[in-house]
Amino acid sequence: MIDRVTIVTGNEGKAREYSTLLGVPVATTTVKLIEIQSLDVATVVERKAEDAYAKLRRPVLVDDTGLALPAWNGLPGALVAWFLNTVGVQGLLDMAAGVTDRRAIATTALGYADNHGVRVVTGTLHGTLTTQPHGDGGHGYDSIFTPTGSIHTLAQMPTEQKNTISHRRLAIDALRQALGAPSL
Ligand SMILES: O=P(O)(O)OP(=O)(O)OP(=O)(O)OC[C@H]1O[C@@H](n2cnc3c(O)ncnc32)[C@H](O)[C@@H]1O
Repeated sequence: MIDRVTIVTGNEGKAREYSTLLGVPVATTTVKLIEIQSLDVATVVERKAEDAYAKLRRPVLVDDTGLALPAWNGLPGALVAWFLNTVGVQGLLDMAAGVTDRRAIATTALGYADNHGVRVVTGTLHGTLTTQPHGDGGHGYDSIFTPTGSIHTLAQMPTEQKNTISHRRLAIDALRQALGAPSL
């Protein structure tokens, strides 16, 4: 198991979340990484992790999160941040207004790189896209994503509840397993 790791993010909240869930101290850096064009977050993360280790030469964790709509053959996928930063959740809902297949798949990919190479794991949460935003918790697309089996969007759930079922949580569990750490 790792004893400390550097996370490439400008987001200190994300770093704290990873530190808690991985149970190791984390440092952050905002080094600029190669981000290839792909809808698939695992593909993006693999290249990011290789690049991060080449630049930092110490154990490093990178992540990427995407939202794929089967009705749109996987769009926006890893490009979801572009959608949210330009047209926002309402713009995304407006574009999807005529879409009857409302299935959506949220995936977090984590790439861990050290002197043994790169490991990529993913966590996936299936759900549906709402027709209107609901809830004011969470961030990103949480207000328009209802996990399968729930009547609430991720933004309507207490943070602790989201964190027990989220795609990020599942990805972290998979990483702990890949690194030989006990499950949380
Ligand atoms: O600075 P970095 O670490 O790159 O952070 P980021 O927020 O730009 O990059 P992410 O890959 O974590 O997220 C991509 C997009 O998905 C959104 N997102 C990430 N995790 C989410 C979650 O758990 N629920 C809803 N939206 C999420 C987020 O708001 C971004 O628009």
